[in-house]
Amino acid sequence: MDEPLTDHRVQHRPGDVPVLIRRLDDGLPLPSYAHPGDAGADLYAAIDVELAPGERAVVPTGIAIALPDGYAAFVHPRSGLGAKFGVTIVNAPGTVDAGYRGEIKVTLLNTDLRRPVRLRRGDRIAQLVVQRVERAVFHEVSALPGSVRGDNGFGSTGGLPAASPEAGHN
Ligand SMILES: O=c1ccn([C@H]2C[C@H](O)[C@@H](COP(=O)(O)OP(=O)(O)OP(=O)(O)O)O2)c(=O)[nH]1
Ligand SMILES: [Mg+2]
Repeated sequence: MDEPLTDHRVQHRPGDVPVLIRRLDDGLPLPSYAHPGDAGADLYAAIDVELAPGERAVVPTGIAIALPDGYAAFVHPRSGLGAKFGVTIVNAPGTVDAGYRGEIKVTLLNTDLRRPVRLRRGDRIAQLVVQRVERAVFHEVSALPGSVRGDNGFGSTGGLPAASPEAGHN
């Protein structure tokens, strides 16, 4: 008998997107929204992991999902881990395609160059944001329509802090 897939902490609303989920690890909670209205459902580490300063690791979450067509899920960092320990996600936000049936994994990076960080199995290490995504049809042209921005970018509007000479920025 399958276990109920309902997250009892948050009331479901009309329009909620049904996402099929399979546990690959019975000892972990399913992803859950901490508050009503939260965009991200927290993902749990399936293993203990210690990240040396500057080190990264691919951390399994113990779940696999099937998203409806036209949706994707994005693996975002948690701000608390970032602010407190300097832990982020290398490829943030990670993209989980609707057709992906493998385990969701999180490529954590310890950006702190002095302190190691130890994360435990069961810690919430990232958050999953499920979104509708459009599919583009690419029409090749020889010239693009004009725009006010044109090809300006990469700080063209100014307001960037001055680079410190020691850091070796251009
Ligand atoms: O943070 C992430 C990012 C991706 N994935 C899984 C789901 C996604 O559908 C698949 C492929 O991701 P992506 O397309 O970003 O990686 P790739 O390097 O382009 O691999 P591929 O050649 O398999 O597409 O890996 C994760 O579990 N976590
Ligand atoms: Mg890819």
